[in-house]
Amino acid sequence: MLDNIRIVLVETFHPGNIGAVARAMKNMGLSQLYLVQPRVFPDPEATSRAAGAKDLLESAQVVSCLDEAIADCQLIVGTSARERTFNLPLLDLETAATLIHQEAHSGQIAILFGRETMGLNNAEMLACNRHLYIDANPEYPVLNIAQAVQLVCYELFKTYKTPRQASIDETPYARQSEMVLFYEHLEKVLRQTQFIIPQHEGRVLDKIKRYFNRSRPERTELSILRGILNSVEESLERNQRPSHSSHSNDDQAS
Ligand SMILES: C[S@@+](CC[C@H](N)C(=O)[O-])C[C@H]1O[C@@H](n2cnc3c(N)ncnc32)[C@H](O)[C@@H]1O
Repeated sequence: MLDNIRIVLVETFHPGNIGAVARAMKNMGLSQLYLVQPRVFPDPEATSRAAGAKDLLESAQVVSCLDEAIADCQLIVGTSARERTFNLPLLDLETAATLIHQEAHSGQIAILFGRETMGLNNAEMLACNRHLYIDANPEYPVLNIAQAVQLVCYELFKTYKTPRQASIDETPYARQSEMVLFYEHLEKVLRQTQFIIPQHEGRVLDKIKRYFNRSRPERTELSILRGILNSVEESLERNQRPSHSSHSNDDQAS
């Protein structure tokens, strides 16, 4: 189950932090490390801070964008010390570990950690289904990234060893790559119907994404939504085609 959980570090600045994250993960039995555009990697500082977890650094997946790291995931949890900024369902450590435990039996889960300086940006949090906030001193709740990873992995390890809730969720939720295709399709149709017009784009697409990421459609529900979009497109096409009957009326008139 822990093998289906990946830790994703986005644009980590200090290689020493990457090493410390690898060590924190291995201590708690996690092994899937994804690095989105790390500033420097590999690096001797990362290797030295990883200590006995060098194997995790060697097997780490280095990718060029966040989408690559999460495409096959069904649950994406963004971590941030900014407690109320993102308008996503907020989880504490215990609740997050229980949810992840329930789903990791049947699908891939990603937990995202942001840059040391500015965390995850709005677009990255928009790709998430849930926001995990580690409860801390409200006057200074910002943990070092490796310490944040340590706490999350510890909670996952504890839940794995003694599950608080026996029920396993095997709902086939849509994967991130399927959601991306759906958003592209939806945007295309909303432009065709002129629900979105270039002069007044507003933030409707972001709001729609947040809504769907929050509600997490199942794969079958997503294919119904895609079917609805296809039918709208077909109907638009039919209405744009010159109709057959008006031709024959013209013929009769002449
Ligand atoms: C040093 S913090 C980044 C702080 C950044 N100034 C910000 O405002 O988000 C690096 C990362 O550690 C994680 N982190 C730190 N404290 C956290 C907390 N209390 N709850 C959840 N994640 C936290 C987040 O992933 C964060 O992006």
